[in-house]
Amino acid sequence: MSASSLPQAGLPFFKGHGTQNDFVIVPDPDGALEIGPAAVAALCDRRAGIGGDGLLRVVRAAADPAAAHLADRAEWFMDYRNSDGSIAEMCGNGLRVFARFLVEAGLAKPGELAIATRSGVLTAKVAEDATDGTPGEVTIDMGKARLPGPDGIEVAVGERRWPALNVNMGNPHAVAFVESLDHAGDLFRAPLTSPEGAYPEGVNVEFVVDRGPRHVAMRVHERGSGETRSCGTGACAVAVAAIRRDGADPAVTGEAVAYTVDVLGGRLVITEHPDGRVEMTGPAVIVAEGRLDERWWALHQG
Ligand SMILES: N[C@H](CCC[C@H](N)C(=O)O)C(=O)O
Repeated sequence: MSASSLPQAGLPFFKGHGTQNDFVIVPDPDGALEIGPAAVAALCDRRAGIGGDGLLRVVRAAADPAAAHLADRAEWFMDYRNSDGSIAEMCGNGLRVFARFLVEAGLAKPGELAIATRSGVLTAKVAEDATDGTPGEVTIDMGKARLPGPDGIEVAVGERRWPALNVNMGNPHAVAFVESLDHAGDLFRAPLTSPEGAYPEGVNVEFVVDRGPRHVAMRVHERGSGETRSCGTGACAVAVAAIRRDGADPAVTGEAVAYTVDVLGGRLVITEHPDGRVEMTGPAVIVAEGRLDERWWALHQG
């Protein structure tokens, strides 16, 4: 193979995941890259691209019009995109991986760091690695959950229908408690939600079963990505819904409460505080670093 036919080392990228919700990470500190929906979809394609549930563009807030107004509060902006190229307001697993990347790339110190997102500035705490080298867990202060209603939301799969709670974590979620996670079916297609028009921008749909006291398990069909093995904002929405169902609302009891949420790709711990803040703790792993082939990237930058 002659040197000219070897991949020409192009754009650097990284791969990471949080409870197997995986992301292509593209450093772009000065906001020099235009990565449109088609390029995101090509990068996230699991056969013809790198593969991922979404893309995290790493850009200084001051260098991106979407976050410049937040630059006085956070140096870095997580420009999150779903694997179909659509933009979402927030990605919880992505924010843990983003924080982990900043620390491993030497762009931020371990400990507490403020990160700009389309849903505002959120705080991440990156724990030191374990003595065996396991990357330290990351805790995100996700802000307050919103339960804007209305009542009467339903989710349907095949012949089955369930009432669902509308929970907003910066992005929209419909949470349904079911008898078995198998009842969610194959989740190749988005579950139906009603009433018609309840979610004009689309919605992430979570199916939840109990595993024990303050311990649930979920599956999710994500807006813009399909079924994923984990959804951080979804796990927060699920915990908030379970806390309300169980009468443990910290705003009423005055006591913070922690729920364990098992996702297909691992485990997250969600804590809701009396002031309404929701914290999510879980792993975040950087798997690899690579460089795009220049010719491939030139064909897919659209
Ligand atoms: N698909 C979601 C964004 C990613 C959420 C998920 N990956 C997470 O970890 O929160 C949406 O369109 O709102």
